[in-house]
Amino acid sequence: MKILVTGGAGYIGSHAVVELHQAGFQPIIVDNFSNSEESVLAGIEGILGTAVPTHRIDCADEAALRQVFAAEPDIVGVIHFAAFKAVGESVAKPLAYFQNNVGSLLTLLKVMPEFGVENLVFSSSCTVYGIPDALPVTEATPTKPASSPYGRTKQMCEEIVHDVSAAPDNKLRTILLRYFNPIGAHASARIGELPLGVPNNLVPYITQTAAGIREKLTINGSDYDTPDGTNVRDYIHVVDLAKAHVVAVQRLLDRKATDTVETFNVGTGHGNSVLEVVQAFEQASGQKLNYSIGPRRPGDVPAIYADATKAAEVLGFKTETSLLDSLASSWKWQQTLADKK
Ligand SMILES: NC(=O)c1ccc[n+]([C@@H]2O[C@H](COP(=O)([O-])OP(=O)(O)OC[C@H]3O[C@@H](n4cnc5c(N)ncnc54)[C@H](O)[C@@H]3O)[C@@H](O)[C@H]2O)c1
Ligand SMILES: O=c1ccn([C@@H]2O[C@H](COP(=O)(O)OP(=O)(O)O[C@H]3O[C@H](CO)[C@H](O)[C@H](O)[C@H]3O)[C@@H](O)[C@H]2O)c(=O)[nH]1
Repeated sequence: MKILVTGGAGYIGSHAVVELHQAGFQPIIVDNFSNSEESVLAGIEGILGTAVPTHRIDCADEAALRQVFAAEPDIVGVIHFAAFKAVGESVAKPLAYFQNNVGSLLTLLKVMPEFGVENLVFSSSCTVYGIPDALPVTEATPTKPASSPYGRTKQMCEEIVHDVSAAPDNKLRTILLRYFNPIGAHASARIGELPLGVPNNLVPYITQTAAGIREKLTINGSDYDTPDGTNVRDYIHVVDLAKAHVVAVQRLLDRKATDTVETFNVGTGHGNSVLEVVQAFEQASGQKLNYSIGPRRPGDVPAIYADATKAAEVLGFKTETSLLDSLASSWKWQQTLADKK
């Protein structure tokens, strides 16, 4: 069964493509390579032993997307990863974020019914919760104003899906997956995260520091109201996250969804502080990390982690990889990247 994977050459999408294939689906990648490299396709092929059909188009290009659906008959569902994701960049280039993130979803929602495709899994984010009043956050926790245009695109996309699904002639069924913080790489170290330039995210910054590419990690504040003063996040291994997509697609295809739109947190259910991540990395890699404490980063949520009960009870989804193993896979991937250079 064919599943269209927009953004399938990206960090999370590439791991989802692998898991989908290994679960017996035929993933079809759509990507414009705006934030990924062609080498990812070789990595996927290396793992699967076969190439995955790939269409190099912009998902917001209606005519091009239509051609993909026409060229790939019998697509039964779509997983929509394609989006811009850099929080800071979204402040500098809000229009580009609304155009790409909202625009690509709108195009998809327009074209899917033309080809009778009714099943959608959408990449949302825990950023929709803003700064929550209580932890952990459940799917019923009210969303708060987003701290960036990026976050707002995710909130808007969720609302668009709800509105489209409420139309009288609607046939669309959607699972909104709210990811917490994906980290790590495939065990084969053939695919992983490929940050362009200086990484914004914690774990690639850590691995690049340990590899000598960056001089030191600056921890963004240690005066938060958290156990050790540093921010708390829910770090989920990217392969675990990828597997959640397989389960979600299967649920839609089995017609088990109880609502036209279902929402799930996808996290481990545990919060770890930045300092805990640094210490776990040192343990997992055997490397001492050069770091210092710096000022707070504007817009950072002090602490957030998932209540993962709904995904466990309804989807039967549970994460399998520990923080230590996740960080070990990040380190292995970083070393593979260094070997390639
Ligand atoms: N990585 C995270 O921390 C995180 C957390 C929560 C949610 N998400 C969401 O998950 C999704 C995937 O994130 P990721 O980390 O894999 O990002 P990524 O940038 O690695 O992957 C996105 C992929 O989509 C492609 N793309 C972007 N716009 C496109 C377009 N208009 N047409 C075709 N291809 C396009 C990019 O080239 C890239 O390969 C995104 O929607 C992101 O917002 C990510
Ligand atoms: O050099 C760094 C980088 C990060 N951090 C800290 O590490 C934690 C994690 O930061 P990330 O940037 O890796 O992750 P965020 O939680 O800030 O944001 C990520 O997860 C969000 C959802 O929680 C959004 O989806 C967003 O797109 C994605 O970048 C934060 O406390 C951050 O301040 C540092 O201390 N130093």
